[in-house]
Amino acid sequence: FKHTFSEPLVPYGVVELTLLEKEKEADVISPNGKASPFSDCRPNGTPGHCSDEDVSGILRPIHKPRDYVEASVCHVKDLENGQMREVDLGCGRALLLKEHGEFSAIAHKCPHYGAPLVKGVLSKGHVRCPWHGACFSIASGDIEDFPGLDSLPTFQVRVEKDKVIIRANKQALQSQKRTKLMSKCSAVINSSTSFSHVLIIGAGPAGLVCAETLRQEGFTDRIVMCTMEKHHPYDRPKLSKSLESTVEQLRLRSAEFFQNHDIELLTEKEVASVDVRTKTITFQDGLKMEYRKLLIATGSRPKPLNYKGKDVENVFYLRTPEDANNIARLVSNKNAVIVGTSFIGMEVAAALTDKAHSVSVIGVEGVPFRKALGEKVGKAIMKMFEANRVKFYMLNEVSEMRGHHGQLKEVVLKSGKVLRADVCVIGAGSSPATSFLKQSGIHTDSKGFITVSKTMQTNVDGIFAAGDAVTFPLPLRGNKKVNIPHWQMAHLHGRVAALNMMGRVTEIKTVPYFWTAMFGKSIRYAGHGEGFDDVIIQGDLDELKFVAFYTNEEVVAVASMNYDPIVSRVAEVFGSGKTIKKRDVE
Ligand SMILES: Cc1cc2nc3c(=O)[nH]c(=O)nc-3n(C[C@H](O)[C@H](O)[C@H](O)COP(=O)(O)OP(=O)(O)OC[C@H]3O[C@@H](n4cnc5c(N)ncnc54)[C@H](O)[C@@H]3O)c2cc1C
Ligand code: FES
Repeated sequence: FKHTFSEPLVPYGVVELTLLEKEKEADVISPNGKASPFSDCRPNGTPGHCSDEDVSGILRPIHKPRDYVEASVCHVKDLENGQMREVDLGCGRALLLKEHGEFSAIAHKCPHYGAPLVKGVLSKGHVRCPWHGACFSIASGDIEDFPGLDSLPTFQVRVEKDKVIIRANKQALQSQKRTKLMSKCSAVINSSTSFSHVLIIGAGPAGLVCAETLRQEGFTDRIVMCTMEKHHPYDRPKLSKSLESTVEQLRLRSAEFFQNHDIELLTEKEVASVDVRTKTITFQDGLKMEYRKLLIATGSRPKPLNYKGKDVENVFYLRTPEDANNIARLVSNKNAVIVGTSFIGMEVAAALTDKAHSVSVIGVEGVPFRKALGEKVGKAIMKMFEANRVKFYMLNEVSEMRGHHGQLKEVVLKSGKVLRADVCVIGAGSSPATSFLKQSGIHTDSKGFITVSKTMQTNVDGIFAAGDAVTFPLPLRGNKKVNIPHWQMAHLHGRVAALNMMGRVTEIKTVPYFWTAMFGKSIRYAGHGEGFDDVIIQGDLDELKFVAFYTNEEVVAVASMNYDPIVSRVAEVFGSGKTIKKRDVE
């Protein structure tokens, strides 16, 4: 079937099921019991490592000898076990690794943002990226933990007369990344069918990775993903760091990608309610769609702030590319006020310093990030901002936004202080976007988070939830139910949900990993530091070159700046199930 992506699947009202009712009722979705499109499936169903061109139904490309390059890259003794080295093959570089006496070679750049993997951590069959913690199998190049959507190409290695020789496909060497093999939809449906085997609400990373994983694992039934936004999935974290980025630049996948892999995307379609009894969702416009399995991945919404003067213009919550672009456009040589010292608020403040005439930050705490990173780290970051002309008004709140001809002119604080302002950005936290689930029977906690099991299953059979909108049991913290609103976590949730939808029971197992970036410097963070009672700092806070260990009895989280790859190294220790005692760090 073919479907144009900007087009909604009309008309929902006229339900014309071309699927057999019997098929619709069957409860387990598997790759249809049909022969897998993959001849080289491994036990966990992950397809082997080939290029995107190998997609089922399309002829595998025939590689000719001239498509390959072969080079002797070092002597066998040049690398010890556990070491990595970037090597040059003449027409591109590869990462050579040695573990247990065996050599292997993979692409050298992380497909997420291009980090040099040689600076990451090699451990127990995988490499962890030094920047944001993505993990790749050294045997297959497959992505095992996130962020990022793609995997790595692998290259053949052999040893001849004590020389290590790599043979690599030139194209793979150039692209440095590999999209996993994916199946296509073979269900007989036409575009007016208002039933989907899998329906995904939300086109953020949780929704997208769920859809991609289903196709990667050989799922050949219909997948429909809907979003209330008008865009295809995009890189949300970049919004607050690079406000001028266009939607095109932010896009995670092209329109052709969705078309080629039969992932239908309905844009500007807000879900108003879910009826779990009839397995139907209703959109805001009244149209309906039935599902067999449902994923709710609706993320979060900015928390509205209470103040006088709500109708004044040029006050923003940053959520979409339009918000970011408007802020960047309006702020040139003007006065900007940021309300809230959340990561988003602080990133925006940093991004505006070279555009705005002045940047002021208002915070309710004494120090930014005190709760998340501790007082000392918070103070060091505050100093970095002050050195970059940012003025802080801490232990303060906004009482009024005053305008002139409807446009913002002043921000009035509860202390009585009046700040000149032309643009204001509010970054004062968020809450789960789950209000449409009221009365649905899908369980949410007192804050509105959907509660899920380790398999991302809600209390209703066949309904899964993932990403910012959920609380889930975190094995790392004794299965405590937590909400972790991170880009990496949303990816992983999406994958775990997809595998469980297909009946492949998979429990979440990961080390939470987060990053934030300001003034060209990144803070990396791994673990779950909630409730830490001490912080052990090594390095130099004044120089902004440090690592901070958050502890109770033991280390529960780590953060660093200019100290790579310490956070990825600690994440590896956490991931292996070992604990780090406070005294080990001291
Ligand atoms: C400005 C900004 C910067 C960030 N920076 C970082 C960072 O540096 N590092 C990091 O780890 N994390 C960062 N995050 C957090 C990260 O973006 C989130 O953790 C992640 O996007 C969550 O993914 P998700 O799939 O759960 O939901 P989202 O990405 O929030 O996507 C939710 C989707 O659901 C759709 N939706 C919501 N309600 C409905 C409805 N009723 N009907 C239909 N569709 C609906 C939305 O349109 C959207 O498509 C940042 C977030 C923001 C806003
Ligand atoms: S660059 Fe590797 S995880 Fe981001």
